[in-house]
Amino acid sequence: MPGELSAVAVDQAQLPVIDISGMSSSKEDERRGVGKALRAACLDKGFFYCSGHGIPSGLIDAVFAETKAFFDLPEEAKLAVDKAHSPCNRGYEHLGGQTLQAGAKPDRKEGYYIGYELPEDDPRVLAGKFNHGPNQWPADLPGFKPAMRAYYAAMLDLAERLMRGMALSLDLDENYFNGFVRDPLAILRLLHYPPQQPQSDPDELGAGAHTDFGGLTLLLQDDNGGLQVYDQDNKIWIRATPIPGTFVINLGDMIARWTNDAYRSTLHRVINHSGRERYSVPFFFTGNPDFEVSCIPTCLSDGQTPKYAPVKVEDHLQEMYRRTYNG
Ligand SMILES: O=C(O)CCC(=O)C(=O)O
Ligand SMILES: [Fe+2]
Repeated sequence: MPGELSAVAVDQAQLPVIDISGMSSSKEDERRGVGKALRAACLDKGFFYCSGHGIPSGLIDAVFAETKAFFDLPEEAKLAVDKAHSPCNRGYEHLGGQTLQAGAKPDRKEGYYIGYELPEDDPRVLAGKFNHGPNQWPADLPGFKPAMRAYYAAMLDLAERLMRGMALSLDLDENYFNGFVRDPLAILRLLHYPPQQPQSDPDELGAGAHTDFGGLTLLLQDDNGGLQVYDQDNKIWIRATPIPGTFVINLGDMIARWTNDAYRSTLHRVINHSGRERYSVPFFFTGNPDFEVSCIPTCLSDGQTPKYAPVKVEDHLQEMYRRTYNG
């Protein structure tokens, strides 16, 4: 993490918009075309906007409406589904529950974790596997569960398409990442950021500077702005201004390790200076928990050695939860 993380951010249209509709084409050259665009974005900041994703706008609207309805509930109703009641990190997380940036104040956000639904008697749940188990669902919000489940399934499908595109971008077989994509840990997170004063304490952030832990993050943000991406080369923060109809996609630590940092897992943070309530919905595609990520041989040029030791997805994730929840 850079030493001085300035509080100032600039507007720069530096992040590309990539139309990924070609990934659904039966023509290989169209899929390769998407791979080429992904490559350029991943070699740069590892952050891009994604259009042509095929997710219906009605589903996106429903997810935002249910997210807002949940956070508008009285504190008591939210605490009824507190993640403290869940052995697998599902449910409500109160304001200030996580500190993403070491040394900063707790994040000014409240959240809700939803994962793949597994019954109590699934062998993985019985074995106490990290983050595996049933979700909690709020009572009295009948539209919440169906909207979130439909959206979760749509995000899994989009993440799989993107991972195929990532393989093509690295000149690998399109199915190269199948072992990572199979039975993945994937977390849908609903987030609410109350507004912050423009002159607020620079150590108080909506989400402190961090990199994402897994493979890909597929982020839906409302139109209030607030997400900032670190430009390592120029040592400035740039605003990832919302573009209607797109997702912001970014690469997590697993892809950086796989590619020996050729592809970036870039620092980002959130500060909500809009004066309004901000809502966002990241989907963290973390990958198969038992999959071991080690440097892809073709990502090493002659004489180069891997920067990172191989790591099991689950072990990295568990370590990052430990760091950001227990200080
Ligand atoms: O709310 C956002 O826009 C981004 C959230 C984020 O970076 C995260 O939860 O990892
Ligand atoms: Fe993030």
